[in-house]
Amino acid sequence: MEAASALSNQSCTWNGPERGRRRTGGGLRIQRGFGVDTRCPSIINLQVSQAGTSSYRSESLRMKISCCCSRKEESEKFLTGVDEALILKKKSEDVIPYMNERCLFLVGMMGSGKTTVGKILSEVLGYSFFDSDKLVEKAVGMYSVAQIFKERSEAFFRDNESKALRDLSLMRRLVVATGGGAVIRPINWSYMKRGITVWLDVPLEALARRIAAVGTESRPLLHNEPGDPYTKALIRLSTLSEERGDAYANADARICLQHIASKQGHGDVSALTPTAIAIEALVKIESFLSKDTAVERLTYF
Ligand SMILES: Nc1ncnc2c1ncn2[C@@H]1O[C@H](COP(=O)(O)OP(=O)(O)O)[C@@H](O)[C@H]1O
Ligand SMILES: O=C(O)C1=C[C@@H](OP(=O)(O)O)[C@@H](O)[C@H](O)C1
Repeated sequence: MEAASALSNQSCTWNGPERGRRRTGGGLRIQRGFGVDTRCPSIINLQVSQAGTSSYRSESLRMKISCCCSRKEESEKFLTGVDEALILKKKSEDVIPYMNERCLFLVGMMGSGKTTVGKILSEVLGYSFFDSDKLVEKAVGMYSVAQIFKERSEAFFRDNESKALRDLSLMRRLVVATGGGAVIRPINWSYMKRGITVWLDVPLEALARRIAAVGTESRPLLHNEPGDPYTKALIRLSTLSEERGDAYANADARICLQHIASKQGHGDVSALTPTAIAIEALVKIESFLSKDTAVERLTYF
């Protein structure tokens, strides 16, 4: 099955210091691509300094932000959003040279944010985004995964999911949001390991809250539980998580939202924005790519 045509890349315009030339100072105006509220334009004087050797890890960013926002909380929210967007962009520039155009495969339970975070990563990396569930729906000519489960079978869905992952693994410069059950089959790991695998590890309660907020209709494995949407989701997700055991832990990088939240002083993972999670993903990818084992494995493909 041919994978669907690549989605158009969304990229941001970056007026900062030219890539490849490291120099102190530099001004930039944030483009709309960062989702900045242009009613409140800001000029960020980005003082980029290198501490010690110029290894891409040692750069430190100090930012003075002058902003016309009138209200304190708006300004703080604006600055946080700008900070995150800037840090994401900077981190992507650190990582891209080491990724060697390899695909990113996001794995995790349903509702873990593979699509949401995947789209952010694809945009900042200049990669194309694919949702393997959508490719399967197109390949079999049905409008939803739920319809496939109902009118054909889960096994039929899984077979086509493997074909989609096989096709995607032969391509470059993709971010793929896999279905939550992709980790079940070893053959799928043989495909995904041609790229870099990233596990979004989200507490079950947070998954249940997120899924309850959007409804379980699109997730057939959650359909047959009794009770309210949250309870129904939590019961089923707990069972699935136990059945899948350590399957997700085969990923090259684990993004533990509970750990990030604790590190940032949040009591709950719901305080973490998708951008903050994307930043952490790039940090963990960078760490993985610096290991010899990564170099050995990725050299072959
Ligand atoms: N960091 C986050 N904080 C709060 N809600 C989120 C976050 N990431 C994703 N969501 C929400 O959770 C739901 C599932 O996200 P999605 O990206 O579709 O997950 P997946 O693709 O893993 O099933 C969506 O409604 C999405 O808006
Ligand atoms: O966990 C699973 O087995 C599944 C997760 C779903 O994808 P999302 O993770 O995008 O919900 C979809 O592939 C199908 O309903 C099966």
